[in-house]
Amino acid sequence: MAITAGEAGKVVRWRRWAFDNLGTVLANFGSLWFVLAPLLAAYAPRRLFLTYFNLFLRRRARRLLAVVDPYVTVDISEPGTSVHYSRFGRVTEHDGTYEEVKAYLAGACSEEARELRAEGAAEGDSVVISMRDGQDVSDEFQGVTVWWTSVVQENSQGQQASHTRSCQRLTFHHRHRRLVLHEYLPHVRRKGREILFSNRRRRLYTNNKSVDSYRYDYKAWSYINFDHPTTFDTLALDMAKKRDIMDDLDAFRNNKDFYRRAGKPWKRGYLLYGPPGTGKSTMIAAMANYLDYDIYDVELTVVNNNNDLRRLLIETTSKSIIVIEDIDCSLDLTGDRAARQQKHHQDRDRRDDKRDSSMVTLSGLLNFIDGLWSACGGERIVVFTTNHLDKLDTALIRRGRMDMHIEMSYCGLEAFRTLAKNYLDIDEHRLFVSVDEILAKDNITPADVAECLMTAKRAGSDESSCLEILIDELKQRAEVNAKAEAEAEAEAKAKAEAEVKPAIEGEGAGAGGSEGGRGGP
Ligand SMILES: Nc1ncnc2c1ncn2[C@@H]1O[C@H](COP(=O)(O)OP(=O)(O)OP(=O)(O)O)[C@@H](O)[C@H]1O
Ligand SMILES: [Mg+2]
Repeated sequence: MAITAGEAGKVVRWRRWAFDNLGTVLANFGSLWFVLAPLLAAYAPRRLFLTYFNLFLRRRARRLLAVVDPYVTVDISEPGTSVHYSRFGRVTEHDGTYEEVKAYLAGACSEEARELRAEGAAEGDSVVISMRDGQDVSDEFQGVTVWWTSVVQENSQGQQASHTRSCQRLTFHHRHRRLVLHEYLPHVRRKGREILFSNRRRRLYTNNKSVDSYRYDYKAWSYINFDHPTTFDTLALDMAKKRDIMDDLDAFRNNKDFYRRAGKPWKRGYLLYGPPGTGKSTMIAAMANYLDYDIYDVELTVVNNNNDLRRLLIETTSKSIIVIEDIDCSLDLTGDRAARQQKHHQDRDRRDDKRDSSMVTLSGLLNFIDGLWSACGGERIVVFTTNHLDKLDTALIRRGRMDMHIEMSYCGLEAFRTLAKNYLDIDEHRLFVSVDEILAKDNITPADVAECLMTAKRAGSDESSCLEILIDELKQRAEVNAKAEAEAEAEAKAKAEAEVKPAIEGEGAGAGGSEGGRGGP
């Protein structure tokens, strides 16, 4: 009798179900197994029989083991030698979990373990304490005790000492499997990351020339250790403004979840504008010190094109401040774009080499700030500085791109008090009134005041003499500044007139020329 496709399907399904569940069935009817086993051995295919027999034994063994030894272990191994070569050089890949766990345990083990190992930290002069192999420490999390052991694993590649890897082994009761895997381990990583972050030396990065990017050892960024002494305490600025900025930075730093909920990339833009010497660069250093972030100082003139700019962005780390200083000078991003285009052609021959080599455009820069790529990594601050706010394209600085516009202005009494404290260690003095009069009358920058204070400090013997010298210096500085301002104004006026004159003459000559043309042969 022929079997229909439907019947064949049923048989196949039934057989598959039977084979799939054979182990369970046998496990549940343990004693039956001994009756069925010889039959199965005789009739079932040999491989299938062995597989299910194996499974059965393993299940039994596991159950037995769980009664005898209810502990589970998780190994977190030292990063391997997974190395690949990219155009940016030799890159060793690892996810950092081992370092995070080691950093976390450094706190616990230095108190409990008796045999420790000290290694120099990757950065700085400190040492990293870890457990010697075979040492145990315990840790408590939500009332549950877990144990960590430092062990050495043999690599599968060989038996030699060079093929061993250290590993941190976590042991816990299988009852707490969920808690440990889903809460405790993420907690260990988070804490470890915080410890690593606070132990590291902060860095000041600057981008390398894009034209060298063909070199095999090319790195997009070079860095030095960042060790600027400025803080918000020493920054000369109105107290209210300072508080505002610090609150804003705190809100940014502490609101990761809010940014995620609101669907906003975790980044913030600050535009610092004001005359030279009003403390824009100093403010950036204070921000970095306040947040404990690295600084990436982007020199746009050595970036070839928008693509290279994007690459720079990708290679920045989170918890960093990306700075573009004097944005109006770095690129021709100012004023009316059509006029700029025309000017670009006219000035092509006159432009200097630096500017010539950069093809970064306004749209490239806008994408850099808040394009899709800008969201990668998160927790980043972008700061632009400029002396001429009016010269910047409005698209570049609109709210949302540059979230906070901060004006850095000339020195007032409140800012002066900070500087007097910094340089002379004076909080209050009767001569502050005279200083205030000068500052109110003339445009004197904090940089000017700081320089005068240095002179006064060198020449004066006590507070009063220092302040008297300072007042003289400030008066002279005010005169020099006023003269320079008047000269600059006259020069600008003369330049404007010189530009207007040929244009009028050109129009006249053009009109005459066309008339002449009409009258010509
Ligand atoms: N607000 C300030 N508080 C403390 N020091 C200041 C302040 N402004 C300027 N200074 C002093 O003046 C020096 C120059 O200041 P800074 O480089 O920050 O000015 P800037 O606004 O960035 O100038 P530029 O526009 O030319 O780049 C600093 O090294 C610092 O000593
Ligand atoms: Mg500056």
